[in-house]
Amino acid sequence: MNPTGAKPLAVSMGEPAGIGPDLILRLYAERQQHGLPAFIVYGHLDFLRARAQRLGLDIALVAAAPDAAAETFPNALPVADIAGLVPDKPGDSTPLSANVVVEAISQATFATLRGTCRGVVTAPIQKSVLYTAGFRHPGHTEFLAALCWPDQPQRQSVMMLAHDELRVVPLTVHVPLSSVPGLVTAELIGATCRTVAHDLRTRFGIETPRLALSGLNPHAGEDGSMGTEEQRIIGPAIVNLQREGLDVTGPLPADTLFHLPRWRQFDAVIAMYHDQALIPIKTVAFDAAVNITLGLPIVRTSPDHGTAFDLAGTGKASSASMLAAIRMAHRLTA
Ligand SMILES: NC(=O)C1=CN([C@@H]2O[C@H](COP(=O)(O)OP(=O)(O)OC[C@H]3O[C@@H](n4cnc5c(N)ncnc54)[C@H](O)[C@@H]3O)[C@@H](O)[C@H]2O)C=CC1
Ligand SMILES: NCC(=O)COP(=O)(O)O
Repeated sequence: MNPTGAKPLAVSMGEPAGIGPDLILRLYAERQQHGLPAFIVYGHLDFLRARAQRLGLDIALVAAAPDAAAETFPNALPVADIAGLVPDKPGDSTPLSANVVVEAISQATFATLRGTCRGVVTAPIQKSVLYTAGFRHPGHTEFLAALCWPDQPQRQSVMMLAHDELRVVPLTVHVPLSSVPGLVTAELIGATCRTVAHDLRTRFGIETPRLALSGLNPHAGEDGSMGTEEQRIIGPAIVNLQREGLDVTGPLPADTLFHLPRWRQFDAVIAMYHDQALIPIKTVAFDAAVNITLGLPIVRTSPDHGTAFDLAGTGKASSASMLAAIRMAHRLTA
């Protein structure tokens, strides 16, 4: 049940009105079938008990400290209980629960930084609700960087979504589309590609990662007639990275780069903005792709989907991506 030793994975509960808690509880109920490693949930114990009951899951949940979690896991789901107001209302979120949601991520991260847990798996958050409550980070990716490097605000983490040998990285992430062109800089391209190459080497064992960069404009600018970012910024940034010894190709037209035979020629594709990167991977592997944060001193994974309010509390949501996220965190920390 806990094949790699005593340390559990730290799983943050995510948005209580969403499907994250459902998936965690269901996977715990199916832990033997899936051969899951031990994990501890950071969240609200009474809420999780109420959700388990709503879903008809016959499981025990118990308050536990992370260093006792692996021992507890075979018999009861260990929960690092966080005090707060968390009603069991699927699909009906409230900013009043935001403190518990954010604290769950923080405590799971700190337990991992301390070495009490092996890695962090996050269930989805409802970003808009957290913003209403004053959360000032675009998402987990940036929040985790702030937690890991509180004194180095310039340090950046990188979002990667992965499924088997298909991997994609959005260069810019949770920003309005109108601000993307101004954010596509040689500095950001350089830093992102170095982080991706480094983590593919050190965490994924790919000795010489093959990276491809998409263009920003249709047909990668069509020699400057449909936009000039490729010639002015992306192309020169690639040449610089090649001089550093990185295997980087591009800028390539984004519309054909994700044709599977082409995509598979690279260990990761760096696309210029969120949807350019996430649409292809969610189209080919919505059920099984995993969101992995690169550049951190710890491992963090997450399912590729969001809170799916329409499915919360119904038991109908697929647990495949959450299962893949747990397995990926397990593999990366084994
Ligand atoms: N890692 C995270 O914390 C993430 C959070 N989000 C947040 O989730 C919220 C809702 O985002 P949406 O764009 O609506 O995306 P969503 O992924 O929550 O839902 C999109 C569609 O996919 C379906 N779906 C999602 N997960 C499913 C599953 N496991 N099984 C079956 N069907 C599933 C939903 O029912 C819905 O029809 C937003 O606040 C967004 O920011 C989105 C992605 C990741
Ligand atoms: N669209 C991906 C997403 O929203 C996940 O963001 P994060 O919370 O993992 O930073």
